[in-house]
Amino acid sequence: MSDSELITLCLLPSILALLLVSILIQRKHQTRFKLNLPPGHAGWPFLGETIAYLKPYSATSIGAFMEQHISRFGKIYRSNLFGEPTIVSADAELNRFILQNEGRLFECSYPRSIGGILGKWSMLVLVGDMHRDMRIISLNFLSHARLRTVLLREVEQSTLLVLSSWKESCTFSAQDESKKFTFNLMAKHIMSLDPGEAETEQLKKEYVTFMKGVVSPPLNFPGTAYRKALRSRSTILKFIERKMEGRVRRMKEGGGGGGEESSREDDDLLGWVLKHSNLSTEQILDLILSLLFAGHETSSVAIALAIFFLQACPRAIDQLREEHLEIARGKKKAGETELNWEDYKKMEFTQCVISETLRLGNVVRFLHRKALRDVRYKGYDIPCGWKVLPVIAAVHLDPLLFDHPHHFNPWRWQNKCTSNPRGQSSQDSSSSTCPGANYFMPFGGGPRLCAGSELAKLEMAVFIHHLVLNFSWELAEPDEAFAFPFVDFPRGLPIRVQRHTLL
Ligand code: HEM
Repeated sequence: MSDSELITLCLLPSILALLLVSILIQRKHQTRFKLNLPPGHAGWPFLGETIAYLKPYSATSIGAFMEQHISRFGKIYRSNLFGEPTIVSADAELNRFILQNEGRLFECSYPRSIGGILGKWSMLVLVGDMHRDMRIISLNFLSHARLRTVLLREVEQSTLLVLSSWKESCTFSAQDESKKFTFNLMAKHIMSLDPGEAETEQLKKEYVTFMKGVVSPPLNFPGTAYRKALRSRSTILKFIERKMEGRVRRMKEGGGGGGEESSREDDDLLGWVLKHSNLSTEQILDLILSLLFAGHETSSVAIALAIFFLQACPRAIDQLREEHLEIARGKKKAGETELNWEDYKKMEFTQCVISETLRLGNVVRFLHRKALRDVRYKGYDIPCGWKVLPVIAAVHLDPLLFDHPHHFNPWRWQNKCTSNPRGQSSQDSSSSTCPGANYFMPFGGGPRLCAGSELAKLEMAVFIHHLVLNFSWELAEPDEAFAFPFVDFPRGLPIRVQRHTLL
């Protein structure tokens, strides 16, 4: 055999492999070519349309970018966002389909920077079995039984603590106050930290820096909010780790040593995971940080939104006062002081106010998913690996689903709209005069439905109870909620209050 024949023989397998790969790539391209992608365009190289998509807009709207895209392309369109080809859905049915098919056709897929800052074991980024295990721990901790027995009392105490510090005729930020309320509550529930204590205040300070980074562009350069947040993250984790070590030591020394302190500690999240789970230290730290984040930011914005919407709707305040006065009179007659579960169940109009606040304010505006395989929906193809953004805010503000969607109207929920938190079709949707009720998903849906949705509603209801019974309030300066896309009041929602005694 000549030299050239030998070389050809050696190279033949590689040449054939290359040929095969190029045929496969071509096939794939051809198939892609045949795909019926939703209309849309990719925008600038690399950046795509991300900057326009993230441009701040009023939280009670879907923003000019989305409005223009929907009117041009329809409710399902393609784009390039966060550096990836993306299908954006403002379509109520597709959104529900995406959330219900978590783990089968779609999977949670937050930008990598979120994992960088919340941690790789954060529930927001975990998928599969590990997500399931963490979810079980969270649900156990936020169970109905705990809401009735422990959390209702803690929520009321935290509410009263914040409201008792409000001074008449002073101007203060309602947003800061609601953050104080939800932070104190979570810090107590998670690690038995008492409000006002030096270590709680220290943690709160670090947490504020941390939060600024979570919601800022992920630029890890000296001086950026993201870099500072990464530093705060490690300070917070060290703090939690010290707490953990103290607990482990006390547990080893003799089951916590008994007493009120130790039974309180047994009852908080840290105590529970240490005793009942096999999680590693790193996993426990990320779980605690992500619960602090999930449980604090969202509820505080929701309460600030309720304060904002209500001050512009005196009729709703009057009806709320009637409802809560009746409860308060009943308690006075029975010689009781603390709210109980039966009182909470009587807060029916309050639940309408809560639903309407969440519908119009849209605390969480869209979710991050990716397609696990090629999916065909309503004639469109969603290619495997593409990002998918179900925009829940667009559904809540859709005029075909909610009458006058930009109007704060809690009465729309009375008898008519019964929300279905699991995002599944109602058994009898024909009896609903509010077609949007079946697509109302402020807490997401499917297997990743918010673990704290019931706690969030309880917090809002108890806060509203004491707020309307004890105060009137007005905006001290004009302000409104913006979507950055996280919802925030640029001036902090400055209010002035007047105290009154109705009983
Ligand atoms: C008004 C307040 C709240 C809103 C609007 C809200 C909204 C949401 C949404 C939309 C999701 C789904 C995220 C996704 O599918 O990608 C979620 C998940 C979650 N929320 Fe909330 N939330 C609120 C309050 C709370 C509270 C008080 C807690 C308690 C600690 C909490 C804990 C969680 C957890 C642990 C998850 C992850 C669930 C999972 O992945 O299985 N949330 N929340």
